[in-house]
Parts: sequence; structure tokens; C-alpha cells
Amino acid sequence: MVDMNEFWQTCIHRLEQELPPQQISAWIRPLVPLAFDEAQAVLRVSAPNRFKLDWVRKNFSHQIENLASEWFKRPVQVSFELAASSRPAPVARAAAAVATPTNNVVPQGQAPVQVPAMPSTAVNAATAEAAHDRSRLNTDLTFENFVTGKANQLARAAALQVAENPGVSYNPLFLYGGVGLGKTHLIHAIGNALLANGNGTRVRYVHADQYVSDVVKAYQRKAFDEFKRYYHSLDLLLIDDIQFFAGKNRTQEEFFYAFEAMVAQRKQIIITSDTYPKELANIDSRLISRFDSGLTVAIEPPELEMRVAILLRKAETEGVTMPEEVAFFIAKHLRSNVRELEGALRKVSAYARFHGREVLTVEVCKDALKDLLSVSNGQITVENIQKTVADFYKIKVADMYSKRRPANIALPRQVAMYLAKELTQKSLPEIGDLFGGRDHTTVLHAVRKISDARSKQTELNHALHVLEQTLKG
Ligand SMILES: Nc1ncnc2c1ncn2[C@@H]1O[C@H](COP(=O)(O)OP(=O)(O)OP(=O)(O)O)[C@@H](O)[C@H]1O
Repeated sequence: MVDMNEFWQTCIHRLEQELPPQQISAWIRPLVPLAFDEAQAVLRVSAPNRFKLDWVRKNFSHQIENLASEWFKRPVQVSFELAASSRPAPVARAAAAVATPTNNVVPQGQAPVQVPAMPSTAVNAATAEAAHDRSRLNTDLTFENFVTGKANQLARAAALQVAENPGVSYNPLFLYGGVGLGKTHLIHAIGNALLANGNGTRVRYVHADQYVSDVVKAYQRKAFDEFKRYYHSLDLLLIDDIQFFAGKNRTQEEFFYAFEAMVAQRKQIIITSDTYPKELANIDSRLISRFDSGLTVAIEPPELEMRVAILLRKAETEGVTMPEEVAFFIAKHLRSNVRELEGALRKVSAYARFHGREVLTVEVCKDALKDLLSVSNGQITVENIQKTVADFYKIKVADMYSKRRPANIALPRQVAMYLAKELTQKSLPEIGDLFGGRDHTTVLHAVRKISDARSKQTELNHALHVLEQTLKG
């Protein structure tokens, strides 16, 4: 007879050594081991609600399976199920869905609905699920599967801090960085962590574009009061890509009110953007100063080791066996962002599957990524030049495409433009675009100026030499 209690205590104890206490209490402690089926080698574990069940299955089943296999001395499969008491009866789910405010941003003004009496656990489960749906969060984006390195460790630490103390530590938290670097991932992770606490936190993720269109709808329906009530009632608002507010004055005004109301009540606001607050174009200065009043953190492009770690982690999640040298090969050649790495991994594994190649090799990658590799011919991209030059001169990468022109930024930017012309196949207008939509004549001016100065100034020539060597790897 298996002593489930003893097994489970050992399991928790082992997990405590691997996971932070917050995760243990949010995810592991609420689980209840039900039984071990000897014949099938299946361990049945129950979770208190659907949300936790999905989450645990996605994020921790692997670890629990390993521990169970060790304990039972054979490969064990874990089967998660909803705790009997919280399996919602159909009526309970339907009622909870109606009783919670509508999924639309602008409530449609339905009459209040009488909620029939039902077991409170069923209500909790259904409400947790509904709260999750309403939040528009993607449960796949978590802290657990967010790979950390130098480029994002500050941002992650700030995000964790905010998830632990929403509304009090940094408000707003403003995350900025180039495309595909994990800003969206990180803010979903904060939302998911807060929802998981299950204490009824009202969370909402919204892309700035969607917010703009919600303002327009509220305008058309003359439903601003409801719109305001909805946003002002949230505990956590995650707003992505705020640069999309540029020039949208009415939206900015509404957002300003929501911002003031939420911060005054210590409700948390988290904002992402492609650049830092002062650099946002066509955004009201009072909003910019609010954005800057909490904590502003950058996410930088990942360095080589981190790119490798991301590839290995993603490959493992997708069940692809990736030798380290293959990960290094891909990471060395694709340097700009994480989304690009994910695309490469998908391509490589599809290619390998299609061609019946069980083991991923560098050769397979070369074939599978032919197009990508030839595009980044010489493996030097403008993004990489911007990052390398910004690091070298200790300025922000965002300054490369910003409109600001102080001397300490102007020179590095011209150096980067010069290197972009020298080391990539890009045309002058293309380079101008990548430097915040500058005119090709500006690029031409920079190229001429730097190449002239280089021949006269030993120090500059030396700096350029170092940069070229770094970029050519
Ligand atoms: N550190 C990381 N660990 C694991 N996955 C990551 C990491 N950073 C980014 N990703 C993944 O890369 C993809 C792109 O990230 P994300 O959408 O968060 O980027 P973003 O910075 O919001 O970009 P954009 O400005 O284009 O919206 C996502 O699938 C995300 O899960």
C-alpha cells in the first residue's frame, strides 16, 4: 500500500528546494495527491480550480513526474484532475459567467442578474476561470518559462517585485525595449502571477491599439461613464506598446484619468513601450511625466549565452532534442531578438521532421535556415550594430532611434550609421528607417563625417577598430 502522504511531503520538500516560496504556496500546496494506480503507473493529483489545474499541468507536471518516478522507482505519469468539490455544475458556470461583468471593455449595460445559490467552491472555480478569461492574459507567458540573462535581469526583478507588492513598490512600472525582446511576455507573467493568488484581483491586459479603439467605441456609444468605471475599477492594468497612443489626444486624456484614479488608489499600472518615456513622440507631456514617476527599466537584446539558453529551453518545451553546438550555431547567426530565435527553432524542427532527420545537426540547421542566414549575410545586423555601439558608448539602445540630439548621443549614433553602411548591405534610406525614420541625407552626412574624422582622429579610429572587431566576432 502506497503511503501517499509520505510521498507527497517528500515531493513538496524537494520542490521547495527548486522553487521560490511564493510558487510553492500558490501552486504546489493547493494540490492534493489522490491515488497511485499501480497497474498503470499513474499518479492522480487534484487541483482546486481549472485555472490552477491548467497552470500546474503546463508548468510543473514535468518536475512532479520526475519526483514521482524517483519515488516509485519506475516511469510515472501524473494525471491532474479538478477537485470533486470544485467541479462546476453547468448551471454554476453559466451563472457565474453572466454574473461577472461582460467581456467587453465597455460594459453593455445589462440589467443585474440574480445569481442562483450554488456551492461556494463551484462559484470560486468558475469565477477564477471567468476572471482569467476577462483578463485576456495568455497563461503560456509565465515567470517560470522566462529565461533570464544580463539583458533582462533588471526588468525581471522589477516585474517580480511588482507581482509581489502590486500598487506599492513601483507604480507605474515602465518597461521598454526593441521588438521581440519579451516585454509582452513579462507583463503577462506579472498578471498571471497575481491572478494565481486567487484573491479576486481584477486584472486586465490590453494592447494600446485596443485601448484606442475602446475609447472610440465608448465615444460612439456615449458610454464614457461605463468605460471609466471599468478601467478605474481594475487592480492591475497592463498596457502594451503605449507608443501607439501617439497623436490620439482623446485616448491620452482618458488614459490620464484612469492613470490618476488607479495610482491614487494604489492600483498597479504596468506599461510597455519601444522607447523610454521622454522619448515618446506625440504624447502629452503630463502623461510622460506620469510614466516616468515610477520605475523605468529597459530590456536589452539578449547576449549570446542567453540566446543559447533560450533556444535550449524552447527546444525542450517542444520536445525537440537540440545539441548545444546546434544552439550555439543558431544563436551566433541570429542575434536580433527572441521572436526570431523562436521562428528559427520552428523552422529547424519542421525541416528535420519533414526530412526524417531525427538528430538536429549544424548541417541540418544550415539547410533549414538558408534563407535567414543569407539575409543576415555576414551575420551583422543594424540592430546588432546599434546595440554594440550603445554598449560601447554607454548610452541607451533606444537613443539610437530617438529624436534627441545631445552631443553625447549624436556621435555614437553617427558611428552606428557609419558602421551600418560599412558592414551591412542596407541602403541609406533603409538605414535611416532603422534609426527612427531619419532621412537618407542624415545617414549620408553621418557616413561622410565619420569616415573623414576617422582619418584624422586616432582615438576615434581606434574605437571604430574595436567596434568592427567586436561586430565581426
Ligand atoms: N527571456 C525570454 N524567455 C523566454 N521566452 C522569451 C523571452 N523573451 C522573449 N521571449 C519570447 O519571445 C517572443 C516575443 O516576445 P514578446 O512578444 O514578449 O516581445 P515584445 O518585447 O513584447 O515585442 P513587441 O514589441 O514586438 O511586442 C514571445 O514568444 C516570448 O515568449
